[in-house]
Amino acid sequence: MSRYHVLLMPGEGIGTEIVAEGERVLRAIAERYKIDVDISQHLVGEEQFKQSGRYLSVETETLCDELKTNPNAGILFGAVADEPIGILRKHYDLFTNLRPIRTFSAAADVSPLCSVREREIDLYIVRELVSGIYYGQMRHGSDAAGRWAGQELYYHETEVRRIVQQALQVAQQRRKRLHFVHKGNVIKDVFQIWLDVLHAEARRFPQVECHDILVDNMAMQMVLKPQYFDVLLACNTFGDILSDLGAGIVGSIGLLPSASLNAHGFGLFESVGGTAPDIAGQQKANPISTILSVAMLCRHTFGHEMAAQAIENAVNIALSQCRTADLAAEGYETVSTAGMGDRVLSALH
Ligand SMILES: NC(=O)c1ccc[n+]([C@@H]2O[C@H](COP(=O)([O-])OP(=O)(O)OC[C@H]3O[C@@H](n4cnc5c(N)ncnc54)[C@H](O)[C@@H]3O)[C@@H](O)[C@H]2O)c1
Ligand SMILES: CC(C)[C@H](C(=O)O)[C@@H](O)C(=O)O
Ligand SMILES: [Mg+2]
Repeated sequence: MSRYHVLLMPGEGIGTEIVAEGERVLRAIAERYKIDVDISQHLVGEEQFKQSGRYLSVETETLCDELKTNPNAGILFGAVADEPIGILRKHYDLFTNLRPIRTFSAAADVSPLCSVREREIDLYIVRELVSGIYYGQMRHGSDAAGRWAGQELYYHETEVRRIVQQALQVAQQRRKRLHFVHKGNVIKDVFQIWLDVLHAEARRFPQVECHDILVDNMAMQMVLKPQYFDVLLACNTFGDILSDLGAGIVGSIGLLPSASLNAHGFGLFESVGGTAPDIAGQQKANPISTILSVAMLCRHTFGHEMAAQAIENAVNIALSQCRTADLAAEGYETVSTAGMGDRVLSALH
């Protein structure tokens, strides 16, 4: 039997609150399905930085370095301010960022879009996560008229090919409709590489219907007819922005999980949202994004589809009974972060 490793990195802000609920679900599911998992806690972010001048301790970094080629290992992450998460993603080359965006049958009412209440949304963003503008070369200076600054958008064909292949594989396993989101009408050279690679790679996936769409139009279409879309392939920046748009159309970023994987299958699983300073420390955060990230961890790290689905079903049951503050609605009890964790756990049993 395989031994699995999960490193808990709650971070800061609501990270600690939502990871606490994720951990409870993780332990319960491991016990129920007899999954042999070693779970360890790690400080990351400001707190760790204050203590040691580093975002990760030497011990944590050594452990991650040992596990980074191990497909049976993963990080359950909370949230931090921008700097450390970008460093972690790059350091472990977590280039594939998977972001499912879906409504739950028991909670279709939480979407602000009326049409959604009749048919569920089931979108899947495949986002390139370790290149593009966010990692582009920075320059700045000043002249007589004022300051100037620039940050480069750069993609190498090899970086494009590996994420395109991932997206085609995801589409092949889903409803076989892929939209590549770009801005090739003005950022011509960079997106021509993406388009050329996509067309070449798509030949190996004849069942996948491939389209390309400009990002500004995509933003509008996602609101007008979200149910039409299946897999969206995007560069780092567009994937980031469309994820939050997706959160808006399904009702809350507190519902969105993610998985970021490297070529070996080592992964980091986290809520799409951040530290949420406006609600941190108040037990108001929705832990479902982290609980569903645990489901993704079960699927990708444990290879245990049944465990993943058991968590997703439990979330659906919990949402039919109660809501956290972000989704508060008449007819549903409003519960705290831990209260939602309790409901998911009791639905699991
Ligand atoms: N992966 C990460 O660690 C990550 C991701 C996104 C943002 N951030 C960082 O978080 C900080 C705050 O960023 P922001 O305010 O733009 O984005 P945010 O996602 O933290 O918050 C945006 C809004 O969504 C709400 N929200 C977020 N998660 C929620 C949850 N689980 N339940 C209920 N409501 C939730 C917040 O209350 C807020 O109103 C920044 O420093 C940013 O860089 C970190
Ligand atoms: C915190 C920030 C760097 C991060 C990103 O832009 O990738 C976040 O917004 C996300 O979506 O994971
Ligand atoms: Mg983001």
